[in-house]
Amino acid sequence: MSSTTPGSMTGTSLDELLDSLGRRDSARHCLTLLKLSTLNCANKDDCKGSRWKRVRAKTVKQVKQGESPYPTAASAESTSGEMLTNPPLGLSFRESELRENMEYFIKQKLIVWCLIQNGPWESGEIKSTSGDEASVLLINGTVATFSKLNIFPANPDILQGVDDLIQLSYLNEPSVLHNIHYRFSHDIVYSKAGPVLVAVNPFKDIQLYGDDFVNGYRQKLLDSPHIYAVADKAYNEMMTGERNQSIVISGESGAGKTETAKLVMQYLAALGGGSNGGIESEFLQTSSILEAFGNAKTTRNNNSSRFGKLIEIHFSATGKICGAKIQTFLLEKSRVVQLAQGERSYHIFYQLCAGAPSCLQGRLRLKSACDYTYLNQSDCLEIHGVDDAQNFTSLMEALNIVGISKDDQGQAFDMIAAVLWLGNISFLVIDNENHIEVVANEKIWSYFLISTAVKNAANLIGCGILELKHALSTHSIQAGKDKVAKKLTLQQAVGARDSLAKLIHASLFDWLIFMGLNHLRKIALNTRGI
Ligand SMILES: Nc1ncnc2c1ncn2[C@@H]1O[C@H](COP(=O)(O)OP(=O)(O)OP(=O)(O)O)[C@@H](O)[C@H]1O
Repeated sequence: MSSTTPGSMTGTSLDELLDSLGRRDSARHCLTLLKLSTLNCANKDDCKGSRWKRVRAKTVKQVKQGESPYPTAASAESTSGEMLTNPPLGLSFRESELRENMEYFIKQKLIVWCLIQNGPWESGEIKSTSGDEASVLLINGTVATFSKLNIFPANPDILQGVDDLIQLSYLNEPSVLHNIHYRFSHDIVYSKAGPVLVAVNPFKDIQLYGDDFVNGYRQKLLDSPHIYAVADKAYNEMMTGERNQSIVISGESGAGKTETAKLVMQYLAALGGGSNGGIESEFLQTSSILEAFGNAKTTRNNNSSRFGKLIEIHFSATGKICGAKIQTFLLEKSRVVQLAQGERSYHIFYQLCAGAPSCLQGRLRLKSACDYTYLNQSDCLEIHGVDDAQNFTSLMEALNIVGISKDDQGQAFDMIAAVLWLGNISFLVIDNENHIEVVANEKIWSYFLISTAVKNAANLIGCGILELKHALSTHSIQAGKDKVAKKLTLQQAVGARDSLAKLIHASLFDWLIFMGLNHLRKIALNTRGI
């Protein structure tokens, strides 16, 4: 996962990250060693506690000119004095040096990384070479033979766990992974890659957040890589440079994007809150409402956002939050009607079934989640450690805080229950052309006859029972001046029912964003934003 401010690079994969760092790296190889250090320190952040400079100095002192595997001014120039700019095809400049200097690595007992087939990277020492292969004594004591193409130089110990990946002498895949892993094993989940912040999901509570940390980054008492530092930089550049800023958060499902976005918002709310009667709190509540209606349990993430979002926070000239906007994209509508094994539909369905007060339950004729076809198809009704009833209470509080009236809340719950009842509507095939009619009564358990799903759905949607049955079992064709109703086949009817359910949920989701942000949509002219 990576976050960045404008003009910086972002990447969703390690490859992209390495590519971008590699490009910076090869550009830097055109410079002398002195310039390289200077370049690294051109940025104030990079100069702090510059272990890099010390390592460089040490390396140069210990190694004779011409022998060093590390790039030096001399090695960066060809014999004719021209700068070497292009590494051999497929290899970065530094990796090519290893191939050419294997003897040096053997003599100096330098550590290398080896790619184990179908396994992890292992470190070891090269013992001998023969043709395109090298024999390596691995850290576990075994000796194995590797193609030279699968051996990469490791960084000296002194660079272990550096804050910023660009401080590494060797920017190859195992070195970057090792550095991030080393930090992660010490509960340091954030690293920098130039202007990009790399975060590794800790999947546990780490003591890195809260007021003390917010104040620490705000007052510049802390400067280690952190999502608060990214938010702080964006805020300061917005205020001093009077330019809008962007923070892009990307990563695979479960990487921690949603949590990171919340941390950014908390930090910005702390910086820009205070004078608008809690506008920042309303904003944070709006995102928790979106989670209830747009997040679900998947096999990868118990709280996976099933939509993309663009959040804008607007600040006044004095740096106070004065408005906000959320745009959402591509809500996964199919999840409302179809679930993969072990996954859940949107949290709100389970929360409503578990937590609705009895008067609401009665009005919606609610049953348990296990009684609804849309929810019980995946054998997953609960999330370990999550209390749906408690979350429903929190949702009601959030709806009150953002100012959605009780009437509107009631209508939203009507629609959620209508979707559930729609899913329980079944069809009966009535002829050999597979045409259907809507089943009037369904049985739950073998003996218990319940009021019909179609009746409940129609009541909640606000239409007549016959109207709904007609809509789900026929479609109209214009024949000249006349409209003819044609019966649907089973597949068409199921499609019509599911489309209606998906449409209701998606429309409700959009409506909630609109309503929730009503108070926050006060974006005046001359504001700036992140
Ligand atoms: N900084 C963090 N500290 C502790 N736990 C975290 C942190 N970030 C993420 N997590 C844990 O990882 C889970 C998944 O994170 P999150 O929902 O933010 O992922 P995501 O990238 O938004 O996933 P998706 O794309 O599926 O929505 C969270 O529910 C939380 O348990």
